[in-house]
Amino acid sequence: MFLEQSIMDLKGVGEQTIKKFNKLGLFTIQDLIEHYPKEYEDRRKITKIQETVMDEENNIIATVASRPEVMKKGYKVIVKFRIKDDTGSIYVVFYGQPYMKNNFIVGETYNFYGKIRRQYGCIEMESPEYEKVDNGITQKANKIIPIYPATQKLSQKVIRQLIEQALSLALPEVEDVLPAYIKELYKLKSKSFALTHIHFPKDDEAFFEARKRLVFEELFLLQLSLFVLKSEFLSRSKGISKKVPESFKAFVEYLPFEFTGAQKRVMKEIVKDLKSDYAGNRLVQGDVGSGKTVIAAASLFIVIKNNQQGALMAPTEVLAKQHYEFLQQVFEPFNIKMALLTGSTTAKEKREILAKLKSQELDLVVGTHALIEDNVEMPALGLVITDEQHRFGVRQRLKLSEKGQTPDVIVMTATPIPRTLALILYGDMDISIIDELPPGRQPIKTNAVDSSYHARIYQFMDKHIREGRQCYVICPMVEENEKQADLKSVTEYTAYLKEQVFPHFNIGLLHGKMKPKEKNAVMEAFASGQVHILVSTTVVEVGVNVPNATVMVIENAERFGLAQLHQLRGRVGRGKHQSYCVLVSDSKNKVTKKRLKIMEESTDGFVIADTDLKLRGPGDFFGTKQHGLPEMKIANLYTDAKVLKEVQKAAKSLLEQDKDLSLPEHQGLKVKLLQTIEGEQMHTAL
Ligand SMILES: Nc1ncnc2c1ncn2[C@@H]1O[C@H](COP(=O)(O)OP(=O)(O)OP(=O)(O)O)[C@@H](O)[C@H]1O
Repeated sequence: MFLEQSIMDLKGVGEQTIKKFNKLGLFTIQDLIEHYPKEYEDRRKITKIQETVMDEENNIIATVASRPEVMKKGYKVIVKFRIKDDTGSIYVVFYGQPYMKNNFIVGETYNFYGKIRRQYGCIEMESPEYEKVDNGITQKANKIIPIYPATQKLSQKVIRQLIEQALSLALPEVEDVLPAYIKELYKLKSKSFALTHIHFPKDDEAFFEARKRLVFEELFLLQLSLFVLKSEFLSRSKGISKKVPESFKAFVEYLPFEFTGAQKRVMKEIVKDLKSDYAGNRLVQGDVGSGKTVIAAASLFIVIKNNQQGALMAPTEVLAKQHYEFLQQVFEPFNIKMALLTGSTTAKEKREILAKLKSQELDLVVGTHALIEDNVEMPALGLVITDEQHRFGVRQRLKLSEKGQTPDVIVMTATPIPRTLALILYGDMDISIIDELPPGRQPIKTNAVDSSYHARIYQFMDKHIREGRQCYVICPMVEENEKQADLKSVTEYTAYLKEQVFPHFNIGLLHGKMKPKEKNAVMEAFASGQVHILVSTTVVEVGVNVPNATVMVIENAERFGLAQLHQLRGRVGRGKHQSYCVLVSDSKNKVTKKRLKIMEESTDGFVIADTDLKLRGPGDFFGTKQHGLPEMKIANLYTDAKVLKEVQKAAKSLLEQDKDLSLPEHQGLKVKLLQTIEGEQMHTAL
């Protein structure tokens, strides 16, 4: 299949280029043709020189009116010449590219596209894209030009050319998986039309039609897979009913605090599930620090005292360990036998734990992905709780609930997913919301400042540490693709803080490239108060609970999404002390400033999500994998809500008609659906 061949098989692709494409996650021809533009430049309108707009991109057709000259401007070499049309003339300037001198011929006509600025009284177009006009024809003028997600080193031109080449070769092979009757009913274009015009739209209408078709297909596959998976859940839904044990009262009394009203309500909802003889399937949503862990503990307690086993699965080792320690503490007097099972557990310990889980000597296991391995057998598994579910795929969760006796499933998340969307994505789950923080919490005071405030920030941290508190300093570095440069900067910054600013305090460093053991050791030292300042990348983002930490400094705050900032900030303000968050950013960008202002004004996850959506659109808010929603190639789960409704209807009626997708017209769809369910995309869905 040509579509599955490597990008390497296209003309003009060398080793270096292929590496750059791979960095973007593009490997095959199929990947390439599904690498959709992130925006377009409309070059259909040619502007006369007299009507050009200052400080904006302008698209003009003009004749070279003076010989290009190489000059020096300060220490820069520039090439400068005049161009004119029938309304006036301006200068074109190229910086640091002396060879440009030879690329233009006086008297010839070119299409220039670039920003126009006023410089020392002259009007200039700076380093424009250009193209010679031959007999009035150009490649780009009069067209809508796609702009692709790219890396710094990969030019738009290269991507554009390769996609054009790939499309022309691959289109005959592209399969249209949507059945003809659906296309007719919802007035959808063919797949090859859609692919052609999403990359190179002929006009506005073609673009809208193309997009509609691709959005429909993407959402349709998502919805179908959710329905199919849900029916897998539902078909196994007969469970074993549990009773609330008498010792539950003693357990609640033993807790170091009283449940909040919201926690009580959510507990009631869970108890109802546990009592029922259907296996519950519940999403517990609660803002950062709202107290989800104790809900997990109480639910596990009930199940275990019904002589069943429980499993609690966390996304990282640090969190698994933290939960384990919390549970050890609150279960202490109740004779509950538990174990921690993570990637760091030694082979010998692991063998023992597995044997004891199988023989039911252990009541409870807390762990990471290690829990879903096939060799983990829990014959009496009655409750599975996953924390921050989005890091686990649906398949992974299913695998866990296949162990034991149709266990109840509880998923915990801090992601603020608007209710309408949650109903679509989690339609099979009941939803409980913890909408109240534990008493005595003072709202975190947040300030956005620029880096000239560093000296003051350090003083502020110093004061708090002297009062017995602890601080976080967060440096931006994306966990999955931590760049060497970022790593260097966070290590150097830590060294600087250690040597120059806080020689009298203990400073710990935490980043994604460290071994789990090292991470655990640093976290433990921080949790026990030995380490005063924890410099960290976003690895600390989810779930870490050190109530004594009261100051959170986030460097280069503009590089984080608001949801992420909210999660990070949630690491402080978890105890009785007043907490502070300082967002440091030198960005002058207006939208960035407004976004940071939202953080100053609100500490409510839903409000932040909502305002950010209005300001930037959902793409940015849920931009990173970590935030729960399935990653879409083209559809936008907010703005395409209307299509989502159509899609739901279509998917439902299709499954009613052909539950197993066995009709011949559904075969293409079935194959694609299985890929979707197995694939990366579904791993973030649900
Ligand atoms: N009802 C309560 N009263 C007082 N303190 C509570 C109560 N419930 C939980 N806490 C405490 O609040 C802190 C935060 O709780 P927890 O770690 O469960 O939050 P969370 O909901 O998991 O937050 P995150 O999503 O940020 O990880 C913990 O120190 C916990 O012991």
